[in-house]
Amino acid sequence: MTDASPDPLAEIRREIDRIDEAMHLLLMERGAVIDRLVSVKRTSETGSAFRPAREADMMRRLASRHQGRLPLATAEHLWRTIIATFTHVQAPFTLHVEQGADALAMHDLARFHVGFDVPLQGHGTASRVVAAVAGSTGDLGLVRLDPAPVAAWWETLGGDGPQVMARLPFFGANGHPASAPALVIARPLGEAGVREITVWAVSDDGEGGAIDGGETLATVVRNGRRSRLVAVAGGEAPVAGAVAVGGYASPLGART
Ligand SMILES: O=C(O)C(=O)C[C@]1(C(=O)O)C=C[C@@H](O)C=C1
Repeated sequence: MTDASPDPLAEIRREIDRIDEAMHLLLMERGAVIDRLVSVKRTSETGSAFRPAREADMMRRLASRHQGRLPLATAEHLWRTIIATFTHVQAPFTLHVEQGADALAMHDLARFHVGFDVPLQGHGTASRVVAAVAGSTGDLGLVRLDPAPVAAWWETLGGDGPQVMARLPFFGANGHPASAPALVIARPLGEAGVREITVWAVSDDGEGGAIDGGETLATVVRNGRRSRLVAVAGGEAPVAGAVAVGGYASPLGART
């Protein structure tokens, strides 16, 4: 190579530097826009800046435009971190994480979605996660979706108390780096919630079979009573007496 010939490696690195700088400048610009958003958004009404319907919409658009060498899960993780960090900037919160079984997988799931600016607090049971969210102003909870848990932790959800707000992972679980199935719990968020899928607490004597068109997420049978957590598309109660305990945006690639 003579002095006059361009160095292709240096050329490519200059291009990478240009892109990195543009991305960094855009992220800082995003932070300034969030400052403006804070003044028009009435976060103080619920104490939480978490907007699950908006996030589902953003994640769907991210997935639909994604292509190329960068794995989709990496792009998802980057944006989840950005969004969770800006959620925390608007209204600080703690993420309460069930860490009984699969503690490492739950920790991975939590960090994948909120990065490192949001503090985590571990709890031994799902019921404790729900209680921590109930006793907070705007904290969130992450509960493992165990089909046969030790307690029907969902029985205290609904009404003015904590509710199911999202289901994770949002992108198809196959091969996902943080694939522990889980539900996000929050206190009511008004119009910010999304119920493409409604989650119901169904209690009966255990005689009936599966609920038509529903996905049974968890079941506990105790003292002749069966308590089920059932997810159903739409908003219609699957059986008489079912109690709505939240809902979520249909995960991409989900069967429901
Ligand atoms: O759109 C909002 O309401 C925001 O607060 C912004 C933002 C984001 O950073 O994009 C942050 C938190 C919400 O959960 C959704 C989106």
